[in-house]
Amino acid sequence: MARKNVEIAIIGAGTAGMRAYREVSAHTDSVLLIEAADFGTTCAREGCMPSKLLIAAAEAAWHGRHSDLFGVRFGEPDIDGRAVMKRVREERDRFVGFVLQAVDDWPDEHKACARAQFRSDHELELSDGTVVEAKRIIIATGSRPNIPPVFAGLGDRLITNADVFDWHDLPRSVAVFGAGVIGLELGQALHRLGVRTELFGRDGAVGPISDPEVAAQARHIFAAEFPFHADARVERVERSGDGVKVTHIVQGQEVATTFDYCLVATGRRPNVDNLGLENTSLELNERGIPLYDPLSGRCGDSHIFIAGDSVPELPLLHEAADEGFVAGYNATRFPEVRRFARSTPLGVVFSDPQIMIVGESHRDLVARGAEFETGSVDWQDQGRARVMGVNKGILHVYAERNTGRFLGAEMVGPRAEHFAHLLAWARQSELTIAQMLERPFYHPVLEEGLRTALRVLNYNLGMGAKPPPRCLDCGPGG
Ligand SMILES: Cc1cc2nc3c(=O)[nH]c(=O)nc-3n(C[C@H](O)[C@H](O)[C@H](O)COP(=O)(O)OP(=O)(O)OC[C@H]3O[C@@H](n4cnc5c(N)ncnc54)[C@H](O)[C@@H]3O)c2cc1C
Ligand SMILES: NC(=O)c1ccc[n+]([C@@H]2O[C@H](COP(=O)([O-])OP(=O)(O)OC[C@H]3O[C@@H](n4cnc5c(N)ncnc54)[C@H](O)[C@@H]3O)[C@@H](O)[C@H]2O)c1
Repeated sequence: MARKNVEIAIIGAGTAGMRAYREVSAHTDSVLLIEAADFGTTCAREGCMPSKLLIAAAEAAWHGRHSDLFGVRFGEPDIDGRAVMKRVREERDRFVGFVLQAVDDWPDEHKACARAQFRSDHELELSDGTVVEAKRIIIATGSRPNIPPVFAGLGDRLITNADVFDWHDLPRSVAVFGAGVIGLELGQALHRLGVRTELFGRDGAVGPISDPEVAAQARHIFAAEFPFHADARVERVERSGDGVKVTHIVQGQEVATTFDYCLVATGRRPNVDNLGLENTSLELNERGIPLYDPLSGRCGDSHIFIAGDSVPELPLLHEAADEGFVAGYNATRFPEVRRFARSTPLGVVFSDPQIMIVGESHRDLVARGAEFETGSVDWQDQGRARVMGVNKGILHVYAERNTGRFLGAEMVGPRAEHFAHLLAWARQSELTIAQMLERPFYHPVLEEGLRTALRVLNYNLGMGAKPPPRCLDCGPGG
């Protein structure tokens, strides 16, 4: 049996593992990065990037179809599914290629292509039989789709995000399960690309939205565009010939519909099972995840660190990269362990309209019994949003009573990705609503809608004047 001794072993070469490797390899040559599958990362291969490529094609089709509003008519778009998927695959491969170039540049002795499992606190057994002894270990094993048992029996008609981006053509029809981030992004994109798509959600959830009013608007908007059942009562999902039959209850009646595929997007589970954690002295929670400090990545008081989607709190790319850095920093300098403040939580869903959530969510604020006020703007009448024909949705901003400190926001509406950043930076700078209102606002821009919501909020806090209706000194539509 081959044995290898290293100072630091990193399990998983995704975004978190690669970031950790960058930090560790700047300080020591005694490092091993172990990857069970193909190098290239989830983000580039089957996550962030290919999903946005599919969405970009869907947006092109949508704009072609909806330009009537401006008196410009293109007619029904001719969607060439093979060409759509060719671009998705080729651009995806280009992004993956950049990652592979970086991996190629690393010394061979720093890499292992094998699955790792803990044998003890300091020993890993690799699937090629090698035993790796490491002084410190970083777990960066990511996550995988969680497939509820109800979908067992669908065989090759059950697909996940991992399958979609390898398609060579668009299918005729897809039933999407889960109205979370993946279900919304991919479901709406497929619909816009002419695939007969029906989305089956649960409990009225829409992406990460927790504010009841914002969620209600989002449900309304998506249900007006395509068959979107946010609270589906699904009776059966079964294989039917070469397809999938979904039976659900609509107004007391059973409705059965057949689709080519069933895309399951019902959440993801961290890859910490099958990791042999039971062979370590780490304390695990009820989900089998090691107890750890989110500010240092350290598991208990051990020499083992964890980063990225292998912990489920903030399964987002920029968080995985930050956590990878922290784990790498601390594994390198151990036993000195530093705690790093987290950046403001920030999430964006690339649906249309987009969804964003920043800082403390409505659910967080209610759960901790926060004393807060809400300011709101409906995008329906916002000047620039109307100009561009994207006047759908609502923004809620929250601030602390008595201090006026900005706490968080939730939104479904136009270009939410940009509001998410503006507001996350405001929150991280600990601005009050009054201070935010002192900042300049150009005219005519969507940000004037944010100003309206902030003015309403400042008034609700008792810290500002009542905003004038249709404020004329703001410019028309401001
Ligand atoms: C469809 C989709 C779209 C997304 N879109 C966005 C987006 O727009 N914006 C955003 O911020 N985030 C997005 N995400 C989330 C983002 O992709 C993840 O947060 C990020 O990729 C996590 O990185 P990671 O390093 O933790 O995991 P990964 O990149 O998954 O890396 C983990 C690696 O560990 C390996 N591994 C697992 N077990 C073992 C083992 N036992 N031994 C050795 N290796 C092992 C795996 O093979 C994998 O390569 C999306 C995710 C999906 C699925
Ligand atoms: N734009 C982005 O940043 C982006 C995009 C895609 C994915 N991601 C990341 O990937 C993670 C996983 O995404 P996801 O969409 O799989 O998970 P999610 O947690 O966002 O949503 C899963 C949804 O499935 C529902 N659900 C569960 N079981 C169900 C069932 N049997 N039938 C119908 N619905 C069911 C849940 O109620 C929930 O609404 C996200 O949390 C996010 O962090 C981010």
